Amino acid sequence: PRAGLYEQFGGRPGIEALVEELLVRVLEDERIAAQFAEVDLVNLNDRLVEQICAEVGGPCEYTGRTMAESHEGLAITEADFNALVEDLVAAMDARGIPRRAQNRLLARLAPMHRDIVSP
Ligand code: HEM
Repeated sequence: PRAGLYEQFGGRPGIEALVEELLVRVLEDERIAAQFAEVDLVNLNDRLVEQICAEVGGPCEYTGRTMAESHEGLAITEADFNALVEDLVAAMDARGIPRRAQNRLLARLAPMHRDIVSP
């Protein structure tokens, strides 16, 4: 990613605040909340921070499972995926992240779609 993207996300503290905003929205989103009922949210929070930090070019290493491994058997639909992306955009808006920076992150997450949504 282009230099400066990590900074536009507010660095590590900005990304931590973003993931918190995202998880609050996901857990209140009746379309997908139930799918997170039995999830270790501390782990999910920490892995998402690492992942987003790495994807925006920050000095972080993603230590979680692959997207295919972690979403296998969860029967995630296209609609579920779109709902989560919508929640992410709302969280980025709430954090005041510029639209162009948002789109750069979304472009990096988009190819993960094939490993997350069930065939
Ligand atoms: C771009 C979209 C997505 C990204 C980047 C993403 C990222 C992640 C990450 C980093 C983890 C943690 C992996 C680990 O623990 O090692 C995870 C787990 C999980 N994700 Fe996603 N995810 C996405 C979409 C979705 C969607 C659409 C759903 C369902 C509505 C979903 C449901 C889950 C669940 C339930 C877990 C926990 C699985 C477990 O602990 O067994 N994810 N995801």
